[in-house]
Formats: sequence, C-alpha cells, structure tokens
Amino acid sequence: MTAQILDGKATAAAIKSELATRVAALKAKGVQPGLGTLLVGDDPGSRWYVNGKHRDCAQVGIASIQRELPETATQEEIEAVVRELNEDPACTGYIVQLPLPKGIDANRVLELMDPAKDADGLHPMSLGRLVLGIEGPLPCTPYGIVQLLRRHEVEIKGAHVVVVGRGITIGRPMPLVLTRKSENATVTQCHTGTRDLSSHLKQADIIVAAAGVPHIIKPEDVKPGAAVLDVGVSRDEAGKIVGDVHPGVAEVAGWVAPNPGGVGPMTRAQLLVNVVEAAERAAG
Ligand SMILES: Nc1nc2c(c(=O)[nH]1)N[C@@H](CN(C=O)c1ccc(C(=O)N[C@@H](CCC(=O)O)C(=O)O)cc1)CN2
Repeated sequence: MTAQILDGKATAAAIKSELATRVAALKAKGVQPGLGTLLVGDDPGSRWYVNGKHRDCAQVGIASIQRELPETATQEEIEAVVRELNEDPACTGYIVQLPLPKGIDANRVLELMDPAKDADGLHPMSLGRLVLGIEGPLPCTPYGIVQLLRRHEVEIKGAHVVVVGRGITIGRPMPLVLTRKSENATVTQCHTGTRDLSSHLKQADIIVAAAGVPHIIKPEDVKPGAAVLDVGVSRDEAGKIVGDVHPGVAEVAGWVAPNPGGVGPMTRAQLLVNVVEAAERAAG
C-alpha cells in the first residue's frame, strides 16, 4: 500500500466538532435546529444510514424528528408526511431517505418538499440554484468529497476529475459542484454509455467512482499518484461492502478514500452542515 488515506471518519469528526460550536451559538440566540428524516420501508442499509444521521445530530446538539412509513405506503401517504414536515416548526430541515420503494415517484416527492427545508440539496430548486451559482444547500456526497479533498490538501483547481456514474445523489450533481468557480476542476462524466472507460480513467488526476459495480476501477487504469474516491456500495454474500475500486489501486494511487471510512462519513457530516447553514440563514 503506497497511497495516503483520505480519512473520512477523522475529517467528519473535525467538522462535527466545529458544528457543535455553531449550534451552541444558534441556541444562545434562541434558535434550535432540527433535522427531520422520512424513511419508507425496511431496507436495513437505509435504516442504518438514517439512524446514523440522528446519532450525529445528538452529538452536535441538533434536534431529531424521525418519521417512518411501511414498505407498502402509497404515494399519497408519503406526500402527506412530507406536507407535515413542511409545516412542522421544530423541523428546520429534512431529508427523504432514498431510494423510495418501487412504484413511488421519488421526483414528485422531492418536488413537494419546502425548498427552504431541503437538507439534502436534492430539491429541484436547490439543484437549479447550483446550476445558476446561487447560494443554497449543496448535495451532501459531492460536497463531502470536495471537503475531504480540501482538508487533505489535494489540489482540485485545474485537476481533471473523472466521475463514474450518473445517479441522483452523487454522479449527476458531482460535476456541477466541481465546475463551480470555487472548485474550478475540469470534469469528464462516464456512465454505462461510455465507450472506453479505461482511456478516460487513465487521464484522471482524481477519480470519483460511483457506479455501484464491484471493482470497476482497476489498478492498470489509474494514473500513478491520482486521488481515487470509492463511493460504490455493493455487498458480498456476508453483507460486507464491496466498493467500485479494486484493492490493488492503493499500490498505484497517491490518495485513496477507503470504503467504508471515506466518503460515507463525509456525506453525513455535510448533511449537518446544510442543517446548520439553513438555520443560520433563517436566523439572519
Ligand atoms: N436522501 C438521501 N438518500 C441517500 C443519500 C443521500 O445523500 N440522501 N446517500 C446514500 C446513503 N447515505 C446517506 O443517506 C449514506 C451512505 C453511506 C454512509 C456511511 O457512513 N457509510 C459507512 C459504511 C456503512 C456500512 O457499513 O454500510 C462508511 O462509508 O464508512 C452514510 C450515509 C443513498 N441514499
């Protein structure tokens, strides 16, 4: 192993400690930030993520509002809870845990959220703001990745970043974040329609692997010294995470974000940042 570690656990812990101070300052002004979550169904992974989000809230002093519906919930039942969270004054920001069960129109649910309470940065209004360069909540995993790189002093400005995947939470918004003036990266987005993935990867200074295909990033495709962030989550028969990045990549890359322990904790930390920033904006 030659690569240095992009340590998401330690970086997220540092961010949470900074946030605890900001939450204390808000409380001193009489403002109590509260994160709401809506979990639909029984997926153990989603439940683990949601529980983790509430554990994080408790650590930094953010209040928790937990809403759950069964796997069989209808579109109307889900939308009714979204309307309740929109109206609940204790809930200053919230998320709908994705994915939603089959047959549910997730876009309709996201559109119904009050954009002022969008803690995930995934509301169409928030994504539109990102495109237009207007301040607002940023999608948690993409901005968590930017913070992870910055805090390890990996140069983003001018870097050629290859993003593999185009899902709603990571792949689609990642280039929007990286090509802002403040990041100034050059981005190539690869996906299932890409003809020669290997040729693109070989040119990357930074690779963000969010395809959900085990070990799709192989050592021979990585430029020596590149930073490689593994965001893919597949599971083996024992339920253990298998990432998108082959373990041999650590012999070639300059930096690797392990999986687990890399981008995941940063996703959770960025969610708290969004909740605190929204409360700070509301408090003027
Ligand atoms: N509404 C949203 N839904 C989903 C998002 C999101 O940002 N908003 N992202 C993912 C899941 N996710 C957060 O919700 C998430 C994924 C991973 C982690 C994490 O800390 N992972 C650990 C490993 C956990 C394990 O062993 O399974 C790690 O990487 O160290 C946190 C949050 C999809 N849905």
